[in-house]
Amino acid sequence: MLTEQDQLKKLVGQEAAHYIKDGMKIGLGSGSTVYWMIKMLGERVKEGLHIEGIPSSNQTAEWAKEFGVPLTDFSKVEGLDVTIDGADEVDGNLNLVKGGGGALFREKVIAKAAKELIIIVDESKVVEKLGDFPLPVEVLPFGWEMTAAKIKELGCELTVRSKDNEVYVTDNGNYILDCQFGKIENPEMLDQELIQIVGVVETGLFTNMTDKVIVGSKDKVSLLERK
Ligand SMILES: O=C(CO)[C@H](O)[C@H](O)COP(=O)(O)O
Repeated sequence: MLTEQDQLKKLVGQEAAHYIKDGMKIGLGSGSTVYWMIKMLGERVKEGLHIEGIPSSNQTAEWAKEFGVPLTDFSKVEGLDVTIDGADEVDGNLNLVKGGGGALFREKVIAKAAKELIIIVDESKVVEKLGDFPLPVEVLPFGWEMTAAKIKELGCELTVRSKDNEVYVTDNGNYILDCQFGKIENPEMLDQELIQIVGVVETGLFTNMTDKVIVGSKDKVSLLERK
């Protein structure tokens, strides 16, 4: 039985799959909303759609295999036509917080590699200002305590992400620091400050990258577009 939020995720995930055209190379994001998009893409592939996807996580790769979506990698393609991904927060300028599922590094790679970035969310993710959701920052394990101390100097509280009482390790073998900055007034500047700290691999701030956001709410699906 799907929750109301999951039903909205399903709705936008299925809707997004219809943006894909024959012959496209697609960046496949991560998370429970993307799951529905991949499932629907699998159905379209069975009906004759020819596409190839690059997954942003091991979980996404597994779903793609399960639903019959062909996969490729960056040694075989030069770029992507479109990337479709979820988000944890979206602001009015279509800046994002991502990484709730820990896949932010590969998600940023596939977002940057694509001609178009489409984000799929339920309405609870749309906010005026980013920052209620703690910002995930992927860091190298070596000396992560030093990296964390430098990040704290930027004005946040942080925790090392854990899972089943162990430190959570990303698909890239790194750690995630969940950083509570409060409302983020200037996401672009914070992203730049964070990325300059030695040991930071990537941040969950995706600024000036999103072209479209498909938002699912109770009575409709709406489209936000880059101004
Ligand atoms: O950034 C992500 C994973 O790193 C996801 O896109 C984000 O967490 C949204 O997930 P969901 O669709 O399950 O709510």
